Amino acid sequence: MSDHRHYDLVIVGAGSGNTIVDERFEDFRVAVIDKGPFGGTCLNRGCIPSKMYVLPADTATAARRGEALGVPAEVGPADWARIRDRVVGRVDEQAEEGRRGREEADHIDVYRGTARFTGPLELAVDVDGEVTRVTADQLVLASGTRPVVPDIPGLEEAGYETSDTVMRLDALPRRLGVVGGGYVGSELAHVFASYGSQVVQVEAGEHLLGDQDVDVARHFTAAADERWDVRLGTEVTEVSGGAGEPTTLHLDDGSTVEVDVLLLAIGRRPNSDLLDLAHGGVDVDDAGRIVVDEHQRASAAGVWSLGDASSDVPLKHVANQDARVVQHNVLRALTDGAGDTAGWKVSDHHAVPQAVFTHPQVARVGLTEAEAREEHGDDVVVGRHDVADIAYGWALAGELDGDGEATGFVKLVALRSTGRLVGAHLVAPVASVLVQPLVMAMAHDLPVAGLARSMYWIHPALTEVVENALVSLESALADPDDAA
Ligand SMILES: Cc1cc2nc3c(=O)[nH]c(=O)nc-3n(C[C@H](O)[C@H](O)[C@H](O)COP(=O)(O)OP(=O)(O)OC[C@H]3O[C@@H](n4cnc5c(N)ncnc54)[C@H](O)[C@@H]3O)c2cc1C
Ligand SMILES: NC(=O)c1ccc[n+]([C@@H]2O[C@H](COP(=O)([O-])OP(=O)(O)OC[C@H]3O[C@@H](n4cnc5c(N)ncnc54)[C@H](O)[C@@H]3O)[C@@H](O)[C@H]2O)c1
Repeated sequence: MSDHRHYDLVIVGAGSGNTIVDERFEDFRVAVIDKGPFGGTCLNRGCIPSKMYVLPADTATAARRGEALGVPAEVGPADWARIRDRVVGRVDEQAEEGRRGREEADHIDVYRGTARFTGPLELAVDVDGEVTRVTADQLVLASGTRPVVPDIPGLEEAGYETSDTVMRLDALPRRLGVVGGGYVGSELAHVFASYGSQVVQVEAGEHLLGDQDVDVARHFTAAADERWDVRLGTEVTEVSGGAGEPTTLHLDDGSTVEVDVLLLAIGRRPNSDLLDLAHGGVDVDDAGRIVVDEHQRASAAGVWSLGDASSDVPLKHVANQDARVVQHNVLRALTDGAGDTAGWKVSDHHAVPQAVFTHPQVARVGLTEAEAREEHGDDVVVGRHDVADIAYGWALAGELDGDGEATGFVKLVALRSTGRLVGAHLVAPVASVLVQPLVMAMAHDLPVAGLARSMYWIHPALTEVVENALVSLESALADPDDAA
C-alpha cells in the first residue's frame, strides 16, 4: 500500500451515504469512497432514470387509448435515442455535479475506487491499482446492492442486460425477453412494450408482482397480459445464440422464445461480499445484509450502515431516512463520544409505502390481507372500492377493453380490535399518489372510524376511491357479522 490517511468519518457508497455530509461536518475530515458514479443506484441506474423512461411510456399508452375515447392517435415506435439521451444526459450531469461538489470541499477527500476491510475501522481503497490505507474514527457502510445473475447454461456466452445496462442500449430492441416479474421486470416491460418492443416476460411465480396483495397481483398480471406476452410459473433452463445474433430462451415448459435483447430482473443482492467485512468485525445476516441496531450501528464499534446494504426494505425513501438517522447519530458520536445514546435517533421502518410505476400503477403500505390474517386471524377486516364505481371512474372506463373492473381498486385491511389500518393496496391510475393519505393514517395511528368524513374529498376526483374504500372499511368494522 502506498499511503495511509486517517479521517474522522469515512463513507463507503455515494448513494444515500453521500447525503450525510452537510455543513455540520465542516470541522471534520471526511472521505467518500465509491467505485461508481456519484448518486448510486437510484440516480444512475434505478429510480430516477427508470421513472424518466416511464413518463414517455405512459404518454404513449395514453395516446393509444385515445381510440377508445374517440380521439384516434397514431403512435409509432418510440425515438429511443432521443429518450435515452434526455435521461442519460440529465442523470450523468447530476452525478458529475455531485462528485465535483464534494471534491471542491477542502475537508472532503473523494476516492473513486473500491474499498475493503483490512482490520477494524481500517480499509484498503483501490483506485486504478493504487491502494491507500484508510482509517476512520467513524465508518459508514452505504454500499447498496447489485442485480442477481442466475447460473443458466449459455447465458454468459449469449450476453444479457440488467437494469444497470438496459437503460443505455444503443437501439430499441424489436423483441425483448424479460426474466423476472417483480418491480424492475414489470416497470421495464411496461416501458419497452409502450415504446413498441415485442415483450415476453418470464416469471417463476404464479403472478407478476407476487409480493403484492394477491388481488392486486392478479389484477396487474391480467392487465399486463393484455399488453405483452406473460409466461407464469416458468423458468429459463438454457440460453443459446446471442453474441450479436438473436438469443433463444429455452423454457422449462419445453417452449422456446427468440429475442433480440435479454433483460435479467430476478432480484438484487447486497454488495457486502465486496467489502471483506469479517476483517472489520462486521456481521451480516443470511441474505448478506449488514446487521444493524435501532441506531443503525453495525456489530463493530464505530461502524454504521444504511439503505439497501442493511435494510430488508430496499427503497430509496428508506435509504434516505436511514441516512438522516446515521447523520444525526454519527455527529453525536463525533462530538460527544459513542457512550451515551440519549438523544440519538432511532430508525422507524413502520408504514413504509412503495409503488410500482407500471400501467396501471400499483401502490402499497403495510400488510397484505394474507399477511394480516396469518398474524391476526379473524381480527382482520377488509374494505374495498372499485375505481369504476366513482364518478371519475366513468371517465376512465374503457381503459382496458371496456372492462370497468379493470380500471382498478383500493383495498384496505384493518383490525377489528384496534380499529386501525394495517395495510392498504391500490391498483389504479396514480396509485403512487393516492396512497399517501393512507400512509398518513397508518404513520399517525389514526382510527378508521370517522376518518373518511373528517375532511372533504374533492369531487369528482380520483381520491374519492380512497374515501369510499375508507367508508366501506368503516362499515365493515362496525358490523360484528362482517368477516369480510
Ligand atoms: C431499476 C430500479 C428502479 C428503482 N426504482 C425505485 C423507485 O422507484 N423507488 C424507490 O424507492 N426505489 C427504487 N429503486 C431502489 C433504489 O434505487 C435503492 O433502494 C437505493 O438506490 C438504495 O440506495 P443506497 O444508497 O442504499 O445504495 P446505492 O444507491 O446502491 O449506493 C451504493 C453505492 O456503493 C458503492 N459501492 C458498493 N460497494 C462498494 C465498495 N466496496 N467500494 C466502493 N464503493 C462501493 C456502489 O458503487 C454504489 O454507488 C430502484 C432500483 C432499481 C434497480
Ligand atoms: N418502484 C420501485 O420502488 C422499485 C422499482 C424497481 C426496483 N425496486 C427495488 O429493487 C428491488 C429488486 O427488484 P427486482 O424486480 O429485481 O426483484 P423482485 O424481488 O421485486 O422480483 C424478482 C422476481 O423475479 C422472479 N424470479 C426469481 N428468479 C427467477 C427465475 N430464475 N426465473 C424467473 N423468475 C424469477 C421472482 O419470483 C420475482 O417475482 C425491489 O425489491 C425493490 O426494492 C423498486
